[in-house]
Amino acid sequence: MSESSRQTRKSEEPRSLPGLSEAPAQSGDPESDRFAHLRGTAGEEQIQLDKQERGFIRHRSWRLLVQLSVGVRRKLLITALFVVIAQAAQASIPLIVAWAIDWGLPRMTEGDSSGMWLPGLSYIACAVTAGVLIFHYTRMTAEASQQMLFTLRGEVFRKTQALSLDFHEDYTSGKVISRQTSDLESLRELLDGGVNSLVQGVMFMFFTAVTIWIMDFRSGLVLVAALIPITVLARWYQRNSEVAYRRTRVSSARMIVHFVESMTGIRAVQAFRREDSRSRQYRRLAADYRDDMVRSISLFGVLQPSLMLIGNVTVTVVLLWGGYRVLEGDLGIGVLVALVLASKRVFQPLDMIAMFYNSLQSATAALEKVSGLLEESPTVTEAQHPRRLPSARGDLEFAQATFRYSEDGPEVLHALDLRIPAGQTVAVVGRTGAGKSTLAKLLARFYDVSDGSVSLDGVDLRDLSVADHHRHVAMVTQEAFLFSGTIRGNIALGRPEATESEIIAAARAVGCHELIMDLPEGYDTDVNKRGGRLSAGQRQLISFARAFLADPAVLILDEATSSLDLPSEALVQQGLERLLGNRTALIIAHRLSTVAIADRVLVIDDGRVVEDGAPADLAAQGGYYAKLDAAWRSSMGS
Ligand SMILES: Nc1ncnc2c1ncn2[C@@H]1O[C@H](COP(=O)(O)OP(=O)(O)OP(=O)(O)O)[C@@H](O)[C@H]1O
Repeated sequence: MSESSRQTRKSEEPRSLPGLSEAPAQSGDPESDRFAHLRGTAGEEQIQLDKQERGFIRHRSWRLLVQLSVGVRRKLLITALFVVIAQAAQASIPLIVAWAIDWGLPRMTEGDSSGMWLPGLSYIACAVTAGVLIFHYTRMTAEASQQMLFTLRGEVFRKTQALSLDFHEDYTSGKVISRQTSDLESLRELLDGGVNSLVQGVMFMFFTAVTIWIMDFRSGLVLVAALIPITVLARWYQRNSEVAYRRTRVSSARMIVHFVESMTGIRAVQAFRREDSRSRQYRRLAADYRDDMVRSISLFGVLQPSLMLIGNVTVTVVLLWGGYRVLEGDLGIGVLVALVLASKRVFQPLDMIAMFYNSLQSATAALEKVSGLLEESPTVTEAQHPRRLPSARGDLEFAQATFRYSEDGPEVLHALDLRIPAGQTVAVVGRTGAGKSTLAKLLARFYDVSDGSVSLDGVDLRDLSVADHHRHVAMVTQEAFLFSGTIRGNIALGRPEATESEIIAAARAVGCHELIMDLPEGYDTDVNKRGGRLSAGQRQLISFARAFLADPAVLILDEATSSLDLPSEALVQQGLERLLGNRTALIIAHRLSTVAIADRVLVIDDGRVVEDGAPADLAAQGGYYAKLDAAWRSSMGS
């Protein structure tokens, strides 16, 4: 592939699917309530569906397919035309054979050579036309189907990135991975080969059946009779395989979820010696998947040979009846040869069609899940007319802020009133589960308050433009996540347009320039490669540099609970102080050293502020903070 075409492809943006993607998870029409349990990803694991539920899900899946076909419909139309012509050409071959035997042979015996070359040339013309067209439509189908998958892949990725945190906490990354990988793979199998073989097969059968009718309508009647058992068989297969394949999509997703969790949590798995039990669980899930697959493939195992049997019986009937009629002088021998040839060929595509049906069932089950995911919509959205805030002082206010994680869940914050003036450093402490992280998540707008408001410089966060919110409020999480790539790239995430010297200045500011320069390739060190691996403290410092570069007015810090060794802690502490500067900061603090640099400490208990004041004042009051302070001091031996 040339560099320029690669460049073009790099910048190619997948088309978004407005119709489906922006469909509200609940719409106002009365239908919506009836199917509320199936909207979005709800009811994804439901295997048995009644007729109306199936109709609802199927409609959603087909709508997605139709939307995906926008942009490639012309190509699909031309492909269909080519398929029709190519199959007509192929199906006419038995007709030419009959013509050659019954018309050409007698002429040749009379010394007329046109009896040979006319059928011969026609035969070659048909074969060449079919060959050339098959070549073209195979390529065009691949282009169209890959384009549709490209759009869908981009859309699934975009949607899962856009969905709010509450969705991801419920849905888990394993399921998203399953949608993006195995489900799209099923769809690929269908679009790549399946549709082609269906249209090709159906057309071939149709034209061959027509030639049989042209040659001898009685043999045509035998074919029609064969359609009866074929239809019964197809109905049986459709009913059973639909459920079977839905089951395989669910068991495949469960297996992938378990795999992803075990891999992302590999440290915890090894620390708690859970390797064997996780492996056993995985084997159980993989066995479920295996059994579900065997069940669905077994259904196919009944379908395919049964179709072949019906086909062979039909050929036998055509041959015996036709032979009898030849003896009676009712049918030409050439026509009989052609009839047997055609009726043998008419069933050949059944094999292909059965396979198509198989991949259709698998892909339909996958499409049900993917279309459900795309139907989800974010709960945290930008206001229709967002307010701009080009620069921010950093005044924060929670006004009667009440919050619950789900509508029917318990209240986690209770009508909280809290003002944090610009430039103040606030340390938040409290028992586990008190609501400290929730406070931070509301400021970062991972969630919106259930009641009351949270505002920045007097602007309700729900009214503030998302871009301005991101610019003014930055969160540094305790996991200090680094993306694969270089250290430079990781710092630059704070402000992608930053220059090299600004990146270095940010690293210097938080005190990690020297440690980066000590790494094998300095700022070019790959954080995931051997030699680029960083300690917890180093990762923290790099995430500080990233936040420094972003230069937000408000910083939210979720301090790591795991203690660092003393030299690292001192370095991180220094880095933190430099990062804070004049910004407003809310720090979920786990270290005395952090609380010591705070202007104010908030003690949260059960979603309420129970102590609020300067660290020294609170330490003197004898409350929760005083005990915490004493415990920290004694643990440090001071
Ligand atoms: N995603 C969630 N869904 C439902 N409930 C949640 C969720 N996250 C937290 N909670 C609940 O909200 C309450 C407050 O949790 P939060 O994480 O804010 O506590 P915290 O003070 O930060 O605790 P810790 O110090 O252990 O991190 C807890 O009762 C917790 O169980």
